[in-house]
Amino acid sequence: MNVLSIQSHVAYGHVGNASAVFPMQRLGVEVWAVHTVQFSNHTGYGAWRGRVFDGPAIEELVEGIAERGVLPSCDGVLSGYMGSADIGTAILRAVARVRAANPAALYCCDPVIGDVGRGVFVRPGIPEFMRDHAVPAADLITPNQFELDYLSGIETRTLAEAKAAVAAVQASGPKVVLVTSLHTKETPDDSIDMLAGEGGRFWRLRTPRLSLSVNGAGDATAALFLVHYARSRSAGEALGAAAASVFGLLRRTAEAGAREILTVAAQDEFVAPSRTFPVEAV
Ligand SMILES: Nc1ncnc2c1ncn2[C@@H]1O[C@H](COP(=O)(O)OP(=O)(O)O)[C@@H](O)[C@H]1O
Ligand SMILES: Cc1ncc(COP(=O)(O)O)c(C=O)c1O
Ligand SMILES: [Mg+2]
Repeated sequence: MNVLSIQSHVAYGHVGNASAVFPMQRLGVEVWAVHTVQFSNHTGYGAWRGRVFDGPAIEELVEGIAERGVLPSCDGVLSGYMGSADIGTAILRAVARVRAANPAALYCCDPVIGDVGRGVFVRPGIPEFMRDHAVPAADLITPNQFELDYLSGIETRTLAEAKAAVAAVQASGPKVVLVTSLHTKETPDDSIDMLAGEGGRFWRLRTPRLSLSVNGAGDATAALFLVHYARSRSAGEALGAAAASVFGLLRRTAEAGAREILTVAAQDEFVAPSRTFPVEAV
């Protein structure tokens, strides 16, 4: 399996491609990594250095890959943090080129916009670009609850509202939706939910809430979900596999008290998660 992964990159730590690429490789996937920004570290530190690339820089790399004649063997495109709407347009052009070469390729869009508590943390114009262009073009999307609420225009407080929001977003295009870090009235305070929706069916998975706050977990989640979905073609199965790996990764990170997720040290969790959780039809 070959995945074109177009997202941010950091030199130090693990967010964006620095979080997504290695778990996919560990699962045996060839990853063609194109970086939308190259920063010293993630923006959660409040200070960072580096540059945001532009649309033409992305298109140039995709053109070079196309010149190798390999686009027909691309099985999926994964996108995350975009940096600018111009980069977003270049990503959607890449998706169109891949689909033209391989109509079966899947586009998984992690609509990085913001987070509960932190609010919107992307540049002006990006939230609208995600909602109006990127999400409608995607086969799979992996919003957190804040992003789901923004994309659907529904403030989700209950499981029923979350399901309605997923259905509303699906009506705009994506067949499969994975909601991360979901907390509804039904969620116990010591737990965290994920909700997957496909074809009018919904599955929920609940894990303990770990006492840590890190960046990059969402990027790893989207990558793992894409790979497992592409292999199983089942949103429920992909949810179970991705969530177990991310939980193992974060449990190890919490135990170590690390500021960055332990993408390398906890790599066995990507292949053989130490703990799995029931996937419940809801
Ligand atoms: N404190 C936590 N305890 C347990 N799991 C967590 C925690 N934070 C994140 N996760 C897991 O990582 C997944 C993705 O993280 P999330 O924070 O939702 O992504 P994003 O960074 O995109 O907002 C969540 O759905 C959850 O399964
Ligand atoms: C450069 C960059 N990419 C991606 C992310 C996304 O991280 P997360 O998975 O926590 O949403 C962040 C968040 O800080 C970031 O700074
Ligand atoms: Mg995210």
